[in-house]
Amino acid sequence: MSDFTVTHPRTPARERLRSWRPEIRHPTPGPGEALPPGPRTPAALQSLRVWGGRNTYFPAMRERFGDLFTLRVAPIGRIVVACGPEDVRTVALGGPDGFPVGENNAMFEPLLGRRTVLALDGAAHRSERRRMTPAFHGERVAALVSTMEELTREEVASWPVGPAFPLVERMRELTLRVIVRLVIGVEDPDRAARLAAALRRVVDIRTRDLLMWVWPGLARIGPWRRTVEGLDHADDLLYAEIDRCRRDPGRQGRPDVLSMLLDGSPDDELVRVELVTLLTGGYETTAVASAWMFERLLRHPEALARVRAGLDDPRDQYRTAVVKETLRLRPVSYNLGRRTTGPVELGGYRLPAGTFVWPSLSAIHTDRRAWGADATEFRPERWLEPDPPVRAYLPFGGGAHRCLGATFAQTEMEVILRTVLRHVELCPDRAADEPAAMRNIILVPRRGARVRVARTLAPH
Ligand code: HEM
Repeated sequence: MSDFTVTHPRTPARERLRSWRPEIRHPTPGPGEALPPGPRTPAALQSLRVWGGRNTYFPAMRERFGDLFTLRVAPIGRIVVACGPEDVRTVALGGPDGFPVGENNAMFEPLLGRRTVLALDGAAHRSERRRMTPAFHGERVAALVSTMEELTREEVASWPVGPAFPLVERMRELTLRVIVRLVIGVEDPDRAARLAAALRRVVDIRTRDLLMWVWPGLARIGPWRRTVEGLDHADDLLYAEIDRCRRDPGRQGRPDVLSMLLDGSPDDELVRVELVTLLTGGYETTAVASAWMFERLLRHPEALARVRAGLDDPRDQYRTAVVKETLRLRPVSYNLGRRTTGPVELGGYRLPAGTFVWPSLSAIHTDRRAWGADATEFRPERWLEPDPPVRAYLPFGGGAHRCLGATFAQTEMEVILRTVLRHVELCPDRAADEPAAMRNIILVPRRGARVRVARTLAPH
């Protein structure tokens, strides 16, 4: 338990669930308005395909209906999926007047709190972004590299030599430790371990837990009560760290994100919201993207050899290209989400107010019109050629809500790539590519990116 007494006002998880009231509006096309075509299969079947495997369902629907189609998805209703590069950009970059995110992301509120950047739009969003952005500037992130390296070295040293293991689990462990140390600033190993264990419960929300979003009364019983207690326990530990950081006389010199979030005298509850938002946005995404990076690279020996050849160069461009190419072919955020608040034009349709629109990042990242005949090939070299088609590349989203941690994530992935390859020789446990699957909203390697350490290397 924390060694601080929590005295400031705070909203417990049960209260956040109770006060959360999503605005349910069913888009009904008015005069001159229409939704794109879609399948006639029962809504239950469509829902199963969307929640269980949109990575195969969306491409199949695109084959049938073209770049824009409508699906019926419980419990949210009709969703328009956009797959064409220009439509995807229009929606992603559309901003709060055309395509706001707030209503689409409102379901994060019980977990994160009402003031999360993820669910704000307009002036409130701009002001909250302004508060958080300085902590993620390039020079701040550059100062974190040596600690990222140290944590990666420690992680790699714990890997067994010989037996196969799912790399994604090891990457989860690592990226969570990176967040605890560099975002929240906890150095003490015992406190860091306690916090990591508590935060893991927060982010590993299961489908069953989501029933509480619909029936908050469940929070009083059985497994749901334990989930809510877990959320409150994580909050206790976070408030204790916020308190500790606020009172640290050396705070101005600290490199972590929390020390900067305390600038401008925000209340503790807002800082907690910001920390949990960063955790939710930055932990699983970076872990899975890093696992995909090795899954792809280990199956492309020429690319692997080229990365190895550049390991002594701290700025090797090819390493950067490998990170970009991984995020192109395996975008962990398979699609973005927006919801219209008024009628808007898209791809020749006038969509009614209240329509969910999901732009598919995977579709534009493999669009042959933009990327050419080898669009689905893993070829990092394409990033070193003149004018790669960046208009069809949005792994971190776009517009006002573009990922706040993009530089942090890309830097971390490069550090992980370099440090792992310097210390061990990895090989995949099978030659065949790992199939992709959806886990909640993230595109994961179905077998966890299983690898083997063939031998350890003397670091150079
Ligand atoms: C490879 C890793 C990552 C990927 C692929 C990724 C991707 C994304 C995407 C697609 C969005 C939504 C953008 C939109 O709606 O247009 C987003 C938002 C966000 N991400 Fe990341 N992310 C990653 C890592 C991180 C990290 C490391 C952090 C922080 C430590 C972070 C913090 C955030 C935050 C705070 C937002 C919300 C921004 C807003 O709504 O204004 N992300 N991310």
